[in-house]
Order: sequence, then structure tokens, then C-alpha cells
Amino acid sequence: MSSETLKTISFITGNPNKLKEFTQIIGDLPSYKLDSKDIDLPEYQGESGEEIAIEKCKTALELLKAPVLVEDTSLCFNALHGLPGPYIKWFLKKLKPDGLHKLLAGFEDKSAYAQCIFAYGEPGNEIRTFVGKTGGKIVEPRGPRDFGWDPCFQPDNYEQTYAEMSKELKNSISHRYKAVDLLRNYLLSNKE
Ligand SMILES: O=c1[nH]c(=O)c2ncn([C@@H]3O[C@H](COP(=O)(O)OP(=O)(O)OP(=O)(O)O)[C@@H](O)[C@H]3O)c2[nH]1
Ligand SMILES: [Mg+2]
Repeated sequence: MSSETLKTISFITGNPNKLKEFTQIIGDLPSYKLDSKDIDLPEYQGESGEEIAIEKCKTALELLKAPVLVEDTSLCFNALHGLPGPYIKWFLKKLKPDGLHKLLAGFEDKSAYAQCIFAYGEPGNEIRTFVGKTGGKIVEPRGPRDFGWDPCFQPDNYEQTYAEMSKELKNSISHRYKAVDLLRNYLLSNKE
């Protein structure tokens, strides 16, 4: 297919680490041209990550008036009934990974899940969402600190935290991998 007939999709995110993982996971997508725009979209509030991702996508659509992709990530502690959830960005900023671990000091249940929601929108079409979840537990931070809360999240069935894993391993089991896989299948079965 010539480059003029490829459909361009812009992934809008202010987070370079997300973009890097997304690019590695999605790989080559026939019939599409994937683009990215470094725009820090507003941090909406809402009961669910899905509502937030949809709001984010609506804003991106208004800005670009072209096919857009956005993503919202949550880290949910079961002992806290799912909090911090979509508000993890602010908790992480103030508490750092060490503080996130300490937040659960008074609870026996350290289980948690990481959730990633992609929202894809085209002008005039309904917004679609793709949800990926990976279960694990919150531990004392271990490993490099180059991406958010990775050092304190240890996925189920692994002895390493996300931060201690190779990027290849994280990208083959992560919340983001699971959501991108659904998105990829959708895009490949819906190309015009
Ligand atoms: O250790 C991590 N491993 C991950 O896999 C991961 N994915 C996201 N995050 C962090 O969790 C918050 C989500 O907030 P968020 O979804 O609003 O992202 P953001 O504001 O950074 O970017 P964006 O909204 O412009 O896309 C932000 O603090 C991100 O840095 C991660 N941390
Ligand atoms: Mg954000």
C-alpha cells in the first residue's frame, strides 16, 4: 500500500516511557501510519478509568479532528478498594515508589493490579476502548527507577518487579501489552 493510502493514527501522550513501550509492543501495523504527539492532556476525574480515557479521547479528537489514540493507566490496590487507581500519577509524584509501598503498611493484603486503557477515536464514530490488566503485589521498591511505579509492582508468577525485568519481558506480560494486543487486533480487522 502506498504511503498516501495509509490511515494515520496519532497517539497523544505527554509520557515518553509510555510511547516507547507502545511503539515496541505494537510493532509494524500494516495499512496504518502511527504518529505521536507530545501533548499533556488534562487529567480528568471519574469513577472509572474507562470514563477518564473516553474524556481524554474526546479532547484529543477536538484538538486534532483526525484519528486519535490516548491511553490512561491506573494502579489499583485491592486493600484500598481500587485506589489510587487513575489518581496514581499524583500519589507517585508525592510519595515516590517507597511511599506507595508504605501506604499499605497497615494492611495484610498487598495485592494490586495495573490497568491500561487505550481509547481510540475517529471523527463521527463512537470511541472504542481496550482494557488490559495485570495482577501482582506492591513490594518494597527494587530495580531501576526510570519508569514510575515499576520498582514497586511485582506481577503474579514472577519474582522480579516490572523494573527488574528486561523491557522485552515486561512488554510481553504487562497491562499495556494486553491492551495494545486488543487494539492491534481491532485495527487489523477494521482496516478499510
Ligand atoms: O511504573 C510505571 N509503569 C507503567 O507501565 C506505567 N504506565 C504509566 N505509568 C505512570 O502512571 C501514571 C499514569 O497517569 P497517566 O495515564 O495520566 O499518564 P501520563 O499523564 O504520564 O501520560 P498521558 O496521560 O499524557 O498519556 C503516570 O505517573 C505514569 O508515569 C506507569 N508507571
Ligand atoms: Mg495523564
